[in-house]
Amino acid sequence: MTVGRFPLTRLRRNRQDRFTRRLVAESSLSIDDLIWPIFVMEGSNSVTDVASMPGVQRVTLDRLAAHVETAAKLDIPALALFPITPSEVRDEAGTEALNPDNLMCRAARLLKKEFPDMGLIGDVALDPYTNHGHDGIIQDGYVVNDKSVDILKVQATNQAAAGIDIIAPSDMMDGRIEAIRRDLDENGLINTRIMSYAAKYASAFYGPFRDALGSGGLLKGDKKTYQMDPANSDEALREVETDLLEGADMVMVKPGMPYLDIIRRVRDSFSVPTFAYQVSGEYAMLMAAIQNGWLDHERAVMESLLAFKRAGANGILTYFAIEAAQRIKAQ
Ligand SMILES: NCc1[nH]cc(CCC(=O)O)c1CC(=O)O
Ligand SMILES: [Mg+2]
Repeated sequence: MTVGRFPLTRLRRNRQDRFTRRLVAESSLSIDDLIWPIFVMEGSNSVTDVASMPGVQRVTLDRLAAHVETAAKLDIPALALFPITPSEVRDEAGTEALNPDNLMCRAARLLKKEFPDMGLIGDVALDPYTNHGHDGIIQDGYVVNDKSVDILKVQATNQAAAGIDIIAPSDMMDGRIEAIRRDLDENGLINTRIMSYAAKYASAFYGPFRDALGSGGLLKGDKKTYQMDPANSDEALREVETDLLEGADMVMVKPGMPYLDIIRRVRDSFSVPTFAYQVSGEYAMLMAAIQNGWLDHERAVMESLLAFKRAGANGILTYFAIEAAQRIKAQ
């Protein structure tokens, strides 16, 4: 790269007005980049706030269509669905995950019918269904891999059969992508896509999400024996590579903002569709500062999202999806 010398070169020339800044911008955020995570709960005619995520709500199925209508009108391409399972339905083995009529599957059927063009992403992991809050099943105090995978693949196929377009395994068991791919294929679901949460870290930033699900208080210990160590970066590339070899169509890095370096490495190394999850704790952190008047709402949110694009993400799962789409549209 050739860098001119001052005063022949003045890098500020290209920054002096809006039209030039627009012409030289290296990345941009569009509505096409947004995935909106939503929380669905049992019951009827009810919408509740998630205390640690101001502006985020849980909705009952009968309110879901109205909730999603906003996203559909803004032409947001896809939703990520998260079911809230009442504690009396949770058990040691996460049995409800295998119920083809569980909340997730009912939500998927309803949404596919009401909004056939909206992409539906289904999280696959056992934590919404276990009474210990872990993503797999536990034997002798350890989340066992292969037996968990045997359950997860059925959970995934049930979701796909109910109308989920993109299976998103967030459990971090080894080998689950291949097991899920084969199970989907054996059931004729060859076009169901898999967006693997390939590099998912054992992070403090999932706290508010676990509040939203009601799994926070249940969780015994931590998820460090399956989710990645925040110290590691080379390992993320191995995780992504294995998932791609096992048939993942798209990969995800999670959390987002503290892991922009991982997004960049994944994108540069594999050139595959790469997504970032701006997780609940990132949302909570920004909203807390915004509500205190310490950060400018619009600028802080839009900058945080653009940063993902600059880092190489093709799209972003974000609780800000609706407001970001509204702001993009208003530009
Ligand atoms: N496997 C479940 C799952 N799927 C998405 C999130 C977190 C999302 C967020 O914090 O917004 C989690 C929590 C966890 O792994 O404990
Ligand atoms: Mg893996």
